[in-house]
Parts: sequence; C-alpha cells; structure tokens
Amino acid sequence: MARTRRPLIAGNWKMNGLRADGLALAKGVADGVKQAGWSDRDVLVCPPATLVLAVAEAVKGSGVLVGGENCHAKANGAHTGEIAAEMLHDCGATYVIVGHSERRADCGETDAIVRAKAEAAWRAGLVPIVCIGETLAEREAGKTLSVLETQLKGSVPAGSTAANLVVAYEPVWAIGTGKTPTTPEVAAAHAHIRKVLGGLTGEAAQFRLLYGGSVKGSNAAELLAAGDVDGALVGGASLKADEFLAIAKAA
Ligand SMILES: O=C(CO)COP(=O)(O)O
Repeated sequence: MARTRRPLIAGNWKMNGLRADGLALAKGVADGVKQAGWSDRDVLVCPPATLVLAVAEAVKGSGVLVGGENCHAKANGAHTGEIAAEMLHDCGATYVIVGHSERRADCGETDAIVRAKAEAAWRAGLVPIVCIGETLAEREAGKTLSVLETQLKGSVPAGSTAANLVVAYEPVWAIGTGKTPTTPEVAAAHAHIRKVLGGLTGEAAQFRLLYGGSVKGSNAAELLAAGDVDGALVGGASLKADEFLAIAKAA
C-alpha cells in the first residue's frame, strides 16, 4: 500500500526485562530488522531506563531505534529517582514516550506535566511520543472524541510538527486486556486526532499517529490498515521478538 507517512512500530516494554532477557530481546529484534532490510518503516524499542544504554549498544547498526518510557521535565537537579531526557539521549535514545496512561494514573501526570515532558524531550534532542486515550467510562458516556481533544490541547506543546512529535492513541480499556476498538472506531478517533492537530499546528497531514492497546501479530494488519493509523505502540506483544517483528512486518 502506498503510504504518505512512514510507519513507526514502537515497543513499550514497560517494567519488564532484566539484563539477560532484555538484551536477548533487543538482539532478536535487531537481527530480524536487519534480515528484513526494511527501508520504508521505523522500528523502535523502548526498554526500561536501566536497559536503555545496553539495548542501544546491542542494536547499533541494525536500524532499530531506541527510546525511553518516560522522562522528567527538568534537565537535572534534586529529583531523586527521576531521569532527564538528556540522560536518555546520552544513552543512545532518540525517542521518549510521555503521558502513557499508566503514568497518568499511577503518578498523577496531568496534561500540563505531559506537555512539559514533551518540551523537555525537544530540549534534549528526542522525539516525544505523546499518549492520549479515553477510559471505558468515558467511552461509554460517549465522550471519547472530546476527551482526546482535551488531552491533545493540553499535552501537545506549541511548536509541534510532524517531524518533532508523534501521537499515540491508546484507549485505556484496551491496554493489556485483549480488547480493541473496532477498525471504524480506531479510524474515527485517529481522524479526529488529526483534525485537532491540524487546528493546533496547521500541518496535520504529515503527523504520525500510532494506535496502541492489545496490538498482536494476529490483529496488527487490520488495525494498521485503519484510516489515519501510521503505526503501533505495542506493550505485551513487544516482549517477544518474533511477534513484535510480525507486527512490524504488517505495517
Ligand atoms: O500500553 C500499551 C503500549 O504503550 C499497550 O499495551 P498492550 O499492547 O500490552 O495492550
């Protein structure tokens, strides 16, 4: 299929992976990507912070990109346990996920905090992947599109372009549940996201919009073919090299 936007398949490993497993997974992905020789899509792995440096070294030369799962808004300072975007960049990352719903829920991250983190990513030379998505209660109340719009307006900084920012639509109720929206529902959400981004930035057509939430090898082709979907943000299925590669192949 002719695409105007370069697909991005991103794996979010979440809080999974000790060194041996993480390195084996990274090598498996790197070998598969090298063998496939893709020049028409990006494959990104986002390991826990403890593995960013080792994974970046393990995938060097394969074309696989590396990202962080989160960053702090500040470049340094008295923030015990936090990780600056500059530190991720220093370890070989080129992307960072910000505003994942697990962090919004677990750590109370607001749209304003997410926006500050996206700006921090730019400061460090990283591309932020800004996550948005409705809860089941919001979907059932018919509020999906308005929730996405509010999150976008609050989380996407001024100065965002298709080259410096990616948006991931992850319905909270689809994460880790095996449930997914229907293809028309995904397409409707992505069309709305693109429209809102157009209003915010004036250049919506080229933005890469990822779908995330229970993406697997078996449903990737269908989800990736939905209108305005330019890739996937994959959780559980990114922990198996073969399955993650199958998803990347479907892009
Ligand atoms: O949260 C996700 C990716 O960021 C999706 O997780 P699952 O693919 O495990 O549903």
